[in-house]
Amino acid sequence: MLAILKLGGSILSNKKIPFSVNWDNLERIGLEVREALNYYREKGEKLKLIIIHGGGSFGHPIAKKYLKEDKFLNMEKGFWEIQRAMRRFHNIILDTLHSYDLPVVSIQPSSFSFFEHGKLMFPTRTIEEFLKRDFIPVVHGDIVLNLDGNYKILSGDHILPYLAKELKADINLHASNVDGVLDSEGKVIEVINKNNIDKILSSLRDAEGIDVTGGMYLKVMETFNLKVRAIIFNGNKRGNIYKALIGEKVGTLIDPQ
Ligand SMILES: Nc1ncnc2c1ncn2[C@@H]1O[C@H](COP(=O)(O)OP(=O)(O)OP(=O)(O)O)[C@@H](O)[C@H]1O
Ligand SMILES: C=C(C)CCOP(=O)(O)O
Repeated sequence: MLAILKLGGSILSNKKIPFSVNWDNLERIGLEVREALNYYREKGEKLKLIIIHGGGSFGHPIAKKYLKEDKFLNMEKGFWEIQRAMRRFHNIILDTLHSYDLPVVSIQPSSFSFFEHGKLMFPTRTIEEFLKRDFIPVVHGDIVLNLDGNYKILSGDHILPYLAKELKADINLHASNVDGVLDSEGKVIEVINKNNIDKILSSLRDAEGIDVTGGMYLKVMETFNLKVRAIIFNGNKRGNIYKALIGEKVGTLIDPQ
């Protein structure tokens, strides 16, 4: 069983306060991930897990500093400053997950991944080998080279569906700070499929706080376009990360098939 869990920056931080960390959520998430691994172990199964996290209150404000009308400027300083902001956030997350005995290892996309002709180039062999050795690779949203010129933010919302498709993951989870994708009355939409996707796209608003990557729209569209089945759920709610990892449906199912 392979699960890919994206921890949205909106549950790991307050995106309205630069460099803030939601320590309570981070600690609880460590506990729930450990409990989910134990659940499979007690059933005699093994959960292979990849964790992805977003930029939250670290990456987005720094990226925004260097982004002018969709182009990154002054990147001889900016590339490292964005890398450094993400590395700070990433180290906080990995150190906390290790304190719950989770064998997490760091995967930093800005050093090997890039976009070319609009396509993400992201070799997965290292991640596959870490999974074979029962490590938990943690990949974070990052600044990457765009070989067509300039630079691009590689969002965790690009990474999740990409890895899910490449590695044929069984469970794909977007833990965000809402109960699911909400309709115009604020109700959770149970399933997004080819029958209602167009209507729903019009209801997708911007993210709260500082966000340079397109919030819920990118989450839904990238997953749908890559034909990846995934759940968007509220990672702020105690128990939901555990429930989602053991296969319970806790939010909106994106079902592109
Ligand atoms: N129709 C919608 N239903 C639910 N949330 C929506 C909708 N439209 C916009 N949003 C916004 O999208 C936000 C979640 O997207 P966001 O990108 O902030 O999540 P995240 O993955 O936690 O963050 P990050 O991308 O930094 O990791 C919600 O907090 C909400 O404000
Ligand atoms: C802003 C940066 C560097 C990463 C953004 O990743 P996301 O929060 O998953 O969209």
